[in-house]
Amino acid sequence: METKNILEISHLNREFRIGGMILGNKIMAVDDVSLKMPSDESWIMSIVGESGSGKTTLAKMILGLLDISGGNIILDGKSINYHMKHKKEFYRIVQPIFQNPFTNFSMKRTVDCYLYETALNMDMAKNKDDAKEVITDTLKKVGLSYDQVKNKYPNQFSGGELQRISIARALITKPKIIVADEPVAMIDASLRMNIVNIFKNLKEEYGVSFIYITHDLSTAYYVSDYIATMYKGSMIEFGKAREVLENPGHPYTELLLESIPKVGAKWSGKDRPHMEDAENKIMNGVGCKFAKRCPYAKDVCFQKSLSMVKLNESHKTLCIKQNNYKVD
Ligand SMILES: Nc1ncnc2c1ncn2[C@@H]1O[C@H](COP(=O)(O)OP(=O)(O)OP(=O)(O)O)[C@@H](O)[C@H]1O
Repeated sequence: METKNILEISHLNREFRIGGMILGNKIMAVDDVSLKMPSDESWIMSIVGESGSGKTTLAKMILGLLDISGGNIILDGKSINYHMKHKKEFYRIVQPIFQNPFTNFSMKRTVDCYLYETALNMDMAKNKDDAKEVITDTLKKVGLSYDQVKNKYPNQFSGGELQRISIARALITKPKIIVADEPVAMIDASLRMNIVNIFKNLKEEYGVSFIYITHDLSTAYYVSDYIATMYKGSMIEFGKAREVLENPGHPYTELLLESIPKVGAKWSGKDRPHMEDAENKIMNGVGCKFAKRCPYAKDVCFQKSLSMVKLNESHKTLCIKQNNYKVD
């Protein structure tokens, strides 16, 4: 029997044009990304990669916030085009959490207004009393009580608390997947684990799956069931977290792993792999984008188009070294 997938991404592309129509260039922010995530288990899949590798662009397409240039995204068996016409249904499958919780809420409104609005507008409650129950329940899931939140403005909370309220808001529709784009980036390093532990708990207790986009390698490796590495728009490795960590299939993932396990480690300063914008331009799709920096590169890596090499059923990489430099 074929496995059911909650998320299927196939040959997904997103181009951006930078500069003018004549002298400008195209950037392939997401370049032929394919991925399948199962529906019969809940999971946390981290997407890691340096700045500009396409993580946010990918997240926005999954959330329906950005049009796709090519390929498809299928969520719970239906394509993103269908979902864009059935938004209420869509928001019961996927919900976002963003980097800066303070931008989610107006400073002039109390945060509980947002929670009531979501519960009522998304038909998760028939009336205000019902909504209060739903809100109390979701706040409990993130370690907060209704009284802690009632009648309070965003500036009465810390960044960590407000992020927990954002998570509660996302949970109101009982989504199957939460896409969290850099959810701990603005939060004090000492409190980051609290947030990722909430993800872990929501996964284990309530079956919510997470796409966790992060620069914070230490939390990614702590919390992930699966890891995807992005490099210049391509997904260059995907696999079960343990396998990727113990046996990285791509030299770029190896490079990233060298920079952990420092708590709160980021790609910055001299640790950050060098990337010129020019390198990100479309290179006629030929050769490996990492070849110039790769210690194992051979001529063939510059000359041939690559496709994913399977290391096993759940671990694949865009590196032909793993295939003894043979191209299919
Ligand atoms: N609206 C846009 N117009 C033009 N180029 C864009 C746009 N959005 C993203 N890009 C480009 O697409 C590429 C991928 O950007 P994206 O923000 O998805 O990367 P990222 O991995 O999320 O980076 P970061 O970790 O810094 O958020 C980058 O080269 C970026 O400059």
